[in-house]
Amino acid sequence: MTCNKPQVDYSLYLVTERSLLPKGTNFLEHLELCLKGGVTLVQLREKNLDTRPFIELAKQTKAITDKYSIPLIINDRVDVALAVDAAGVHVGQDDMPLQQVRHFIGDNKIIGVSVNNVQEAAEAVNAGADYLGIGAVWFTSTKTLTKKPLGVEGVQTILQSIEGKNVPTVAIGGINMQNTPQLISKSSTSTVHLDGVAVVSAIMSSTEPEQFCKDFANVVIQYVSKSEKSSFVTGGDQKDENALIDDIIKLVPLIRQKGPLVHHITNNVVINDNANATLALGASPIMATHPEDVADLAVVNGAMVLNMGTVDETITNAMVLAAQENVRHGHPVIFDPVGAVATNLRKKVSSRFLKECEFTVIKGNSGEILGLAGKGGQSRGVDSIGSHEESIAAQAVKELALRHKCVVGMTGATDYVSDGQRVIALENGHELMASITGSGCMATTVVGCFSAVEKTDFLLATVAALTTLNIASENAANRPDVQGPGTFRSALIDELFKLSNAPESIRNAAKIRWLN
Ligand SMILES: Nc1ncnc2c1ncn2[C@@H]1O[C@H](COP(=O)(O)OP(=O)(O)OP(=O)(O)O)[C@@H](O)[C@H]1O
Ligand SMILES: Cc1ncsc1CCO
Repeated sequence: MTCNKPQVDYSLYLVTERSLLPKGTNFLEHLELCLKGGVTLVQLREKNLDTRPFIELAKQTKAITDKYSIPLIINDRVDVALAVDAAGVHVGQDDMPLQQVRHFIGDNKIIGVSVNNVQEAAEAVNAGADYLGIGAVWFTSTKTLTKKPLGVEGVQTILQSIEGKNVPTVAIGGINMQNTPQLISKSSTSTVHLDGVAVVSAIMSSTEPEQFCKDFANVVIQYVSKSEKSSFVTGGDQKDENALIDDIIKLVPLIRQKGPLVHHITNNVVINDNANATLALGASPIMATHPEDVADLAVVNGAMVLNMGTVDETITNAMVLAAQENVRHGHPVIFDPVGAVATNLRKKVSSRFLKECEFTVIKGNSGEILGLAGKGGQSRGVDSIGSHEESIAAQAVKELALRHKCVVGMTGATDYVSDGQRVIALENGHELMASITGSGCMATTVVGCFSAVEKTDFLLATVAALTTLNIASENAANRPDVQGPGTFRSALIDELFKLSNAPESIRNAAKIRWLN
């Protein structure tokens, strides 16, 4: 028997929800703009329509999807799918069982199944599902969730459980353009990856659907094809140094324009300096450690900064929770493994963090990063000691980034940053930075502020952050009123503020080298 199932591109799958359309918007016109923009598959989801108006709407919808040669899937209703000769049906766990759907619609139609755990995934695959919708990944306003969201890790567990089965997968639930890069790259391994993302509110509520879908499709395609190659890269391509500096200069004022909240759970030596550095850049700090605060803040957060400088069991638990909650909401999580290998307790705590949390950026000094990478870093308490060759530093950041699927920054006289593929050396900074406490912690804060506004290329966010802070340190050290560490410390905040308001001077001051 030959099978004529439509070929489907799952990369940008629109699931409709008409109640989310901007006021005064016509559904069919909105849909057409989405298709022009690059939506690759459409599911018509109507929970409250009677059969006849549902069929009528499905006919009109199909006339438009046909015009763009995009398959139309009907949610739940096999009868409606048959009535309009749709490409297939999508069923949830409480809908008609897959075997019965297959019986009614035949072998030439697509059947998609929603799955929330490994068992549901296995059952759907064994029963012949054509694709799986894995979710909910994050909290979503379009559905009252009865189960805890899966998070990226939960998606990866399901993907791994069906490895080798050759069934396409999309993730669904709370997905937007900002959290898609993290979702696709972090849920992928060398053997499994998502084929696309199913999106509801971000697309349905867009006021410029064509442009929005164009941008969204570009992000998805970039990340899906990267994850197929199984190399973790967070964003852009290698650019020449001038293009990179242009990007940094464009990024700096975005922090003040957007004023994102940057939640810190940091050590008690640097709380005040970190909050002031955040304000100097135009972001909003909140230094909150109570677990009950963590979940509420994760809803509205721009980025989460976690710093294990003054280790404490209660705070460690709150930090793990904060990392997980922020990842569920799609926010970047920046980790400073202060003194990560300096004592047995710190070794245990840092390895717990790396096991239980998904970090977007790990930023430490050379003792911490070389230590975590297994390349012999040495620390005395929170300070790094000893020296290293550039090739070892570059290998350490690259290997650690690949291992944890994130960006890694290692500070020192020269800073090294990698996303697992690209490696960049940064030469700005002043030796007075090593004479004040918490300059490394401040660097992590600054990475948090930049990551809150650059959510697709965290290598760029990290390079921009360290370069900006280090140029501010040079400007502060060169001021005639700066006499030593005390005056330098307050001048540093002033210079960060000045640079944030006049970033153009970064152009001549930046010293950036590509190593890879
Ligand atoms: N000798 C130096 N010359 C220039 N810049 C430096 C020098 N040492 C450190 N820096 C800069 O200072 C910042 C902090 O780096 P460092 O490696 O000292 O952090 P750290 O040891 O984690 O600091 P802390 O533990 O006090 O927070 C980085 O931005 C780095 O580029
Ligand atoms: C001095 C110190 N001790 C624990 S954290 C910290 C701040 C710099 O990391």
